[in-house]
Amino acid sequence: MINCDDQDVADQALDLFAEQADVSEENSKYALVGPSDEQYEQLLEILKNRLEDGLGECVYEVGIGDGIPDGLCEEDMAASHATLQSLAESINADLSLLREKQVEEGKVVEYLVRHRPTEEDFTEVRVAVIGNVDAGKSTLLGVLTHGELDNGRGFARTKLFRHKHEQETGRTSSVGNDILGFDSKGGIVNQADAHSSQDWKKICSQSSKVITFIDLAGHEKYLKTTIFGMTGHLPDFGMLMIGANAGIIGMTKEHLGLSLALGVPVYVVVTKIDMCPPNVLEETMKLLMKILKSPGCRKIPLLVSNQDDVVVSATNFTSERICPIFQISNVTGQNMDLLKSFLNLLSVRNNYKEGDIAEFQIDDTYSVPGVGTVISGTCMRGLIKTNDSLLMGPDSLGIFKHIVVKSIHRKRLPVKEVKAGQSSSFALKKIKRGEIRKGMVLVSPNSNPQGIWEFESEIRVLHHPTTISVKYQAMVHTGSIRQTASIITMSVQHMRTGDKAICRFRFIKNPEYIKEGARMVFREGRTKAVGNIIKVFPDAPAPYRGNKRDKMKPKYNARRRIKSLNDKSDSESNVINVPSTTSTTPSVESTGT
Ligand SMILES: Nc1nc2c(ncn2[C@@H]2O[C@H](COP(=O)(O)OP(=O)(O)OP(=O)(O)O)[C@@H](O)[C@H]2O)c(=O)[nH]1
Repeated sequence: MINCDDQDVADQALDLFAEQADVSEENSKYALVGPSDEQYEQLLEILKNRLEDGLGECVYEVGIGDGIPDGLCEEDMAASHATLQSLAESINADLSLLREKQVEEGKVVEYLVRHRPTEEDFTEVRVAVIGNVDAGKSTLLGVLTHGELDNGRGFARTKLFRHKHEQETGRTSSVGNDILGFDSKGGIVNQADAHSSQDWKKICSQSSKVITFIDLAGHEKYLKTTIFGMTGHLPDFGMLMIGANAGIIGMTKEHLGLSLALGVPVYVVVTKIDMCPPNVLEETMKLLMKILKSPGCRKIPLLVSNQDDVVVSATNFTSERICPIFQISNVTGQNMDLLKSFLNLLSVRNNYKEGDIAEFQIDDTYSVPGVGTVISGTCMRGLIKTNDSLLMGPDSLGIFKHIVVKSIHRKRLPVKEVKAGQSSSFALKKIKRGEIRKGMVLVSPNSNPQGIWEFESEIRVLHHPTTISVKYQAMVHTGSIRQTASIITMSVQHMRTGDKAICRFRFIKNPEYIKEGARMVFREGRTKAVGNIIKVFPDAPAPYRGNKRDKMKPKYNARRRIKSLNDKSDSESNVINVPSTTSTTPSVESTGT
């Protein structure tokens, strides 16, 4: 039934219903007003598919479509709402109003349709919290996840610190996690109490979506840990925090450059606007816009100041180009609702594809009394279930060992399976903690994994005080791997800040499970280079570590290896040429890093 004051529009709609084939009726702005049984079923099918594509949620616009002017009158809007509500209800989902717009023909309304939480399953979005020391990172997380405002003297952050020295100095030193749960209606599930493991269980079981904040240290001293957090914890997004009064100082540009290099989309939160004079805030914003738009960043900054901006920025944020900016106060709570609403709408970037081979990256190990060895990490691909038999490795000899997953926990909640893009911990059967190393992986037995000693990467030097040449050693970070590697060949003689080259690396201690296409950071002290792994060499020899008296076997000799590789590349084509085309690794020098 179309009950509309505007007879023309109603007639148009009826004509449309009469003319068009069944399927196209879902595109009519009247589709939800009074659907027949058949149309209802089709609408239901469409909604189901959209929820499946959106991993349990989608934004549904009511009052648009079919080429006639947008907008529905009050009555039609109410009827559409009732239909959408009933459709959602029938597939165990809820509606929440995102925004409404007045247009000539009436109203256009956007709803978030989201599945209700099911036992053991929730969508997880990982956000790495970066920015200079004292920007208010831990404080904001305290405010968001515990629901209490700060007092400006470090009250909110005390709920997050894990170490005694952190409590004393107020400085984050380790990679910390906290969670913020949203229910199917977009409401926050977290309560204002300390988060024991019981609370995490409660939050996860009541949430349709859980935001995991990876709180990274802002001080330069802890840069290694921060890089590990960015590479190893597979963040979907980066939240770059800037203190309004301090401005873009210290590690701010460094962290921004790191997220650009690793391809993690970033949004900016400018804090402390309660205590910042307007002219200082203006200066900070001007500089921030300039840096974001600079050729090194090539971002489109978008200052979020109302609900409209929130929906636009969140629904378009999967692209690395857009950079939403929030101005908030942890003390007065100003604009906190906009930030929460944005977080509610963030969607997962790394998602599961059916049929993918299982791959899990280990980033920590524990010995739990009564349980045994427990590993934590992130499922990079595929699906892992309890009692699955997988290969774990490589060990120092490049060997992968069979293991069985005894139980799985996601955010301290026992579950039966874990999918790509989700972090979790596994209790393993019959394995000692000492046999496991951070950076090892669990993979499906039919994937034939190999431990790699040597790989080639196209890298760009972000900073180096002098020059980098063959035999230079530094720490390679890729995924949860951190190991010193040495450059054994280079496509150029020397590299300075800003230079690009193809380098062949060799791990010093252990072979690693690495794959072509992975991003990497190469650093030592203030020296930093970023790049992409373009080739792995599974046949490169392992160093000889046998019995010293066994003189028959040839020893691995680094000097001889470098020489043979250099001779080989000389005889083949002199030097490997670096492609002159643009690299995927962005330049950060122009941001001043
Ligand atoms: N007035 C005011 N003070 C704030 C605000 N946000 C944080 N603070 C204060 O700023 C100080 C530093 O905040 P932290 O959260 O410890 O900063 P951080 O970025 O986590 O620092 P690291 O953990 O060392 O990296 C604390 O004393 C907070 O109370 C704000 O919005 N307004």
